Amino acid sequence: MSAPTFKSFTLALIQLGHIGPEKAANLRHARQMILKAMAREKERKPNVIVLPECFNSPYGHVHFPVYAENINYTPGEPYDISKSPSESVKMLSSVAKEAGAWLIGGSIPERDETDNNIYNTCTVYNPKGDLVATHRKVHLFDIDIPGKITFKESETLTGGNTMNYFDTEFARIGLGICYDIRFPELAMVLARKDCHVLIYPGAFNMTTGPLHWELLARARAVDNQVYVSTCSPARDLNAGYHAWGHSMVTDPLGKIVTEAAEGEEIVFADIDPKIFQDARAGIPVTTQRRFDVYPDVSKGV
Ligand SMILES: NC(=O)CCC(=O)C(=O)O
Repeated sequence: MSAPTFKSFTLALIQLGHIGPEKAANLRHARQMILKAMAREKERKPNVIVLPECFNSPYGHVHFPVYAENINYTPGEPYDISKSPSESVKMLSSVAKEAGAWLIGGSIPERDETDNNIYNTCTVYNPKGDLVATHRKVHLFDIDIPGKITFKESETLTGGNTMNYFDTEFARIGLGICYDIRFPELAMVLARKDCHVLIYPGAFNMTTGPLHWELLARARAVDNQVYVSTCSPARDLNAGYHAWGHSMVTDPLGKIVTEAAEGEEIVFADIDPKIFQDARAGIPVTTQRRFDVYPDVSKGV
């Protein structure tokens, strides 16, 4: 299917705070913040609202099995929210409908009861509250920087094996989750599938955040001449994992359009197709590739 015509829209990133051990409280707070993003009076209300990675549970491999929910979604098949086994999906669907906005529901730990694996999964809702897409984090965050941070999602998670995007009435939006942003191939293929915007719910940390969070978002934006957005939890020094924060939107020229600080905050960005078109017209790398010199790795996917 061809991508929708790219039109301007407003994006809201919820840099959610107060993510604690009580899932019901996390869901309540996320809901309140989504409605707060919609309560904007003087400026354009958001058309797309984004939550951070792992917004309903503390972030850590020991927590994933405890908080995991069965979602039971099959791409391309109708999904009856009223029969969803997931309380998080039910909440996100109902608040997307109440808000009348597209909602990228960060991510939650998902247990797939067909294979009993646990995934780090993003769910997406249209303004009617329908679940229209999911993305299971493809690249698991397994790193070891001695004296700084050791983290191994693969202790309890399994990586997803699909690339995912969805169409709105104003843009095609590609999905990744956090560590996925380090893999240029994923962003490149999504861009070659005509995504205008790539969105990564994420949670970098106090070691890799200052090193690479902004650099990677800007790099993926410039590589592919697309808008790139990352959405983090707020930093909580009492939590087991200290998120970097700094949720941001970069335009296709790599310019930061908006950026949060560390605390709980909602930031907004107007996404402008003209900047996308001018970037591609002025620096036409999208038409200058030399597949006679190097392979076109986006072919065949
Ligand atoms: N949640 C994550 O995937 C963290 C990724 C990260 O911090 C990185 O440096 O990459």
